Amino acid sequence: MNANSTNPPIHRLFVAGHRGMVGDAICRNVATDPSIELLTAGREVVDLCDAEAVDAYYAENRPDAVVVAAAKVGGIFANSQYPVQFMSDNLKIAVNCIESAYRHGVRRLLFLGSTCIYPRDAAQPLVESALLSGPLESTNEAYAIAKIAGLKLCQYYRQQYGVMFHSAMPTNLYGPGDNYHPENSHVLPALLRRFHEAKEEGTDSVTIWGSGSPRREFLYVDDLAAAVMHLITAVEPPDWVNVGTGEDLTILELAKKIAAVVGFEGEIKTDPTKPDGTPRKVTDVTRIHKLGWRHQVELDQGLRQTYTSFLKECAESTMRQA
Ligand SMILES: NC(=O)C1=CN([C@@H]2O[C@H](COP(=O)(O)OP(=O)(O)OC[C@H]3O[C@@H](n4cnc5c(N)ncnc54)[C@H](OP(=O)(O)O)[C@@H]3O)[C@@H](O)[C@H]2O)C=CC1
Ligand SMILES: C[C@H]1O[C@H](OP(=O)(O)OP(=O)(O)OC[C@H]2O[C@@H](n3cnc4c(=O)[nH]c(N)nc43)[C@H](O)[C@@H]2O)[C@@H](O)[C@@H](O)C1=O
Repeated sequence: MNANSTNPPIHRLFVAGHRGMVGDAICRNVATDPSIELLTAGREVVDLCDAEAVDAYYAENRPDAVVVAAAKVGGIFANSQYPVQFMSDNLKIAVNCIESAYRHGVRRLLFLGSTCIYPRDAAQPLVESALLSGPLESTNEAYAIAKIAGLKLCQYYRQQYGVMFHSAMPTNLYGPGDNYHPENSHVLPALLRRFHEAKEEGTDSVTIWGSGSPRREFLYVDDLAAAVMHLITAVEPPDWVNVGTGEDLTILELAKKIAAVVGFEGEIKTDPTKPDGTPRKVTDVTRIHKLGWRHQVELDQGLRQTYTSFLKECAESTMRQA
């Protein structure tokens, strides 16, 4: 993993947000490299919204690298309902994690944003240079502004102080350890659970939100974890880079795939009273491909793996629904 011979290797990596879907996948990836000592701390140890607590954690634990995979995260409904928390928590987490990293001599920091930073009507596929070229999608504007602030703060630290702080912009993610809350979650875990429960209960139909026509791209979370470790060990990474598959499909097509994986054979209905959000989000992955990373898990395979994990999480009562 630390294959980059011109870059000093990472010794002590702090993964902020290690109990989340992404943080956990990064920990799985890092566990395969015995040369890296993994540092983790749940919210009960350090509330990342608390500047003093974050500073004290860095002072005591002395990471030389940090991945900021902690955030207030949710789907279209949660983002629209709680814009205050989505902006305020995410601004604090970004500023605290980045500023303390600089104060305590962290050598490498990777901040995770999201493709919702790009303007709602940006040309597709989304290129990195589309940032700040137009208005944002209203359903996740608060979250997007906080993420833009985080990526810009990394860019400014790098520019002003010469530290290697940079960002990745993942597309919509899915995989083991996702949040399966019926309302607050993202579309993929929400539908996996809804189709599963409909099949278990023998229900005739399942309703999906919106028109079913928005297009989205989905990346398996272990592929993102590999990209994170690739970027954080790269010699001259870009200030921010898209991480995705470059392939999208409609929400109705996604729903049909999930129904097939789960074995639900009833009718799929749409609910136009619910918001569609951004009409299309698919990343241009030219830049990350040039850096030497490509996704490995195709959607059909990833869906099967995720459903297997979901069944295990249900059986072991570890299913997250916050
Ligand atoms: N999921 C997706 O589709 C996408 C995610 N991303 C980005 O990837 C990153 C990880 O997302 P994901 O893993 O899905 O999210 P999760 O909600 O699964 O995990 C987020 C983690 O952050 C922790 N956290 C949140 N607030 C605090 C806090 N104040 N103090 C300490 N810990 C905190 C949570 O802890 P706790 O369990 O205690 O709440 C949780 O473990 C985020 O930056 C997100 O913006 C980007 C694009 C798409
Ligand atoms: C990762 C990304 O995630 C969010 O953006 P989003 O892509 O719009 O999020 P979503 O996954 O919630 O919805 C995708 C589409 O799917 C439709 N949809 C159908 N049925 C359900 C459903 O049952 N639940 C949900 N959540 N959506 C549904 C839904 O109406 C929409 O058209 C942002 O929070 C943003 O901040 C962000 O970064």
